[in-house]
This record gives sequence, structure tokens and C-alpha cells, in this order.
Amino acid sequence: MAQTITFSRNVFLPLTNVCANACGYCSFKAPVGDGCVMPESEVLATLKRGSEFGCTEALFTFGERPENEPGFRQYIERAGYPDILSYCMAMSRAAIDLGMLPHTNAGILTYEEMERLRNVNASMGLMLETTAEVPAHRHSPGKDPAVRIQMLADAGKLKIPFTTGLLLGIGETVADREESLMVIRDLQKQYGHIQEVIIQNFCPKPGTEMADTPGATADDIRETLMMAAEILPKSISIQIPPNLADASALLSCGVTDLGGVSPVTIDYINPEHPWPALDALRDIASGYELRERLCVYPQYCNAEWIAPELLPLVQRLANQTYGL
Ligand SMILES: O=c1nc2n(C[C@H](O)[C@H](O)[C@H](O)CO)c3cc(O)ccc3cc-2c(=O)[nH]1
Ligand SMILES: C[C@H]1O[C@@H](n2cnc3c(N)ncnc32)[C@H](O)[C@@H]1O
Ligand code: MET
Ligand code: SF4
Repeated sequence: MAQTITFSRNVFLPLTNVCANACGYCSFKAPVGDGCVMPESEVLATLKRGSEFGCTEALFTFGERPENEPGFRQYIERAGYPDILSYCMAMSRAAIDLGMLPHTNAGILTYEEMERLRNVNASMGLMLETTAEVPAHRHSPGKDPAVRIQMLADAGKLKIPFTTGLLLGIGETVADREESLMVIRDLQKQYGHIQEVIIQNFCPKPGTEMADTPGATADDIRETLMMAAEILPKSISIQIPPNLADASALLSCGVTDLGGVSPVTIDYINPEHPWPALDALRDIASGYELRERLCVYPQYCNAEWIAPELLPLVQRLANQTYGL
């Protein structure tokens, strides 16, 4: 029987580009100013299009702790919300009303913030990136490995189905990658909430500090995937982004998932890399059985992991998608 490769059909909603960190590889971050908060009308229109295209996931990914940036408050208040988390929660409810499951990667959140967001999010994400201290994170207090690991542990305590991952090629060594994977394995042993690990390759962006640093090579990716398959328990899915790497050549290295793919929105973090269309995805996964999944994996589709407000929708979609 052919092995299965999964993906999630999503809409990507970058609620704000404002960010308190300044990672050396990032072209997503933008200064406070007009247009720095995605207007509610645009979020709602995008969600609506997503539901029309059969998307099951609303992916909210945005700058970390934007309120720490001078002047941001004024913009979020003008949009009608006291802070970005309240806006994200309201837009999550709008997604739920349209039949889509919210998944948020807001960077670092406190235990209390995640506890609030959990009421309206089926799953959440935070890339560990790396356990190494790298120059690219010199101006990013939120990328301190201890801070990221603490948040991953808090999410475990809160029983939030979780996505994390490694960013390859940002100054870490092979030993650092191994250590990062072992940290994720240990978190999984303790809490059981890690549903997937993304092995993401850094792609250089013009105008950034790391513009001239070459991206992670296919060999780096392949080697790390094999390490991940060896270190991580089988309960964790291994994801590569099909728009950033040559996915078809990598599938045999233990990859089980192609992540979020959108028929409606671009990848705002890597805008120069368009999503493959569904047909192209089938080509990439040729020889495998390509199957759509939700942002929550089957073993988490129950009241232990999902808040009451979301449970009916999760159960309905899990029935359609997984036959549960
Ligand atoms: O939890 C995360 N999910 C990320 N995802 C989402 C991920 O691919 C899926 O939404 C999850 O697999 C849902 O389970 C992305 C999706 C995109 O379309 C583009 C970029 C990302 C990046 C992340 C990420 O950093 N963290
Ligand atoms: C949301 C996630 O996007 C990733 N990210 C940020 N910048 C880049 C880049 N230039 N190339 C690839 N991935 C990137 C980080 O891993 C972050 O956690
Ligand atoms: N700012 C968050 C992080 O880096 C998520 C989006 S990155 C473009 O973790
Ligand atoms: S990668 Fe995320 S945390 Fe880093 S600067 Fe970009 S938006 Fe901010």
C-alpha cells in the first residue's frame, strides 16, 4: 500500500507585520504605520473566500508582541480592538462561524494568553527555530531558546495540539539541529501535544541582514529529515513546505506532511515562493497517497484537547475528513 502524505487546505491571515523582534532573515516585519494592521473587512472577505474554496484552516500568523512597538496601540485601537490577541480571537470566532478551524502562530504568548486563545483555536504553532544562540537572533528577545522552550511546555500543560519546527541555515550547526530535535522529543514525552514538526529551510531575502547568506541546501534538509525521523517518536508528523524545498525529492526521507497549502492566499513570509496548485501537489506526491487533513490531527479531535466552543465543528470536520 502506498504511504500517505497529508496537507491542510488553509487561508493565511497576517493580522499585523509589526513585530518586537528583528530576525536577521525576516522580510515579513514592517514598521508601525498606515496599513500595519490587516483591516477587519479584508480578514472577513479572505475568510469567506477560504470557506468557498473548501479551506478547513484559518492560519493566523503575525509579528510577535506588536504592542511593544511605539505607536502600534493607536492602530489596533483604531481597528476596534484593545490588542492584537483580542483581534485574533474575534477573527478566530469569525472563522469558526464560517466552518474553518483557527490555528495561530503569534510568536511568544504567555500561559494566560494561550489559555484565552485556546477557547477559539483548534491548534497553535511556534517554531523553536533552533536551540543555538545565533547572530540572526541578536535583536530578537523572543527567539531566546529558553523562552521558546518555556512556551512549548506551557502549551503542553494547557493541552493545545501543537506545531513546532526548525529553521535550517540560520547559523546553527548539525549538532545544534540534533539538540533541537531532542528538546522537541523530550517535550513530546512529557506532554504529548506535538502533532507535527516543520523542517523549514531558510530562504534569503533581499534587503535583510542575511541577504547574502546562502539558504539551506538540499543536503542539509535531507540530513535533518533523516535525523528527525530517527529522533522523533512516530506520533509526530514531519512536515516540509512544498513551496520552499524540492519536496518530491525529499519525501523518501521520512516526510509525512506538506503543511498548509492555500488556494486563496500567498505565503506572506516567503511571498516569492507561490503555493503549488492542488494538481502540482499531486505530482509532488506521486507514488504516495495524498490526503487532506485538518490542522488538528485525528488523535486530538476530542474534548481532552479541544475547547467546548470548537468541539462541535471539530467533530463534524473530523467525521468528514478522517471518518471519525
Ligand atoms: O505553526 C506553524 N504553522 C505554520 N504554517 C502552518 C502549517 O503549514 C499548517 O497550518 C499547520 O500544519 C497546521 O496544522 C505555515 C503555513 C503556511 O502556509 C506558511 C507558513 C507557515 C509557517 C508556520 C509556522 O511557522 N508555524
Ligand atoms: C513563521 C516562521 O517563518 C519562518 N521564516 C521567517 N523568515 C524566513 C525565511 N527568510 N525563510 C524561511 N523561513 C522563514 C520562521 O521559522 C518563523 O518562525
Ligand atoms: N513572528 C512569529 C515568529 O517568528 C510568527 C511569524 S514569523 C513571520 O515566531
Ligand atoms: S521571523 Fe517572526 S519574530 Fe522574527 S522578525 Fe519576522 S515576524 Fe518577527
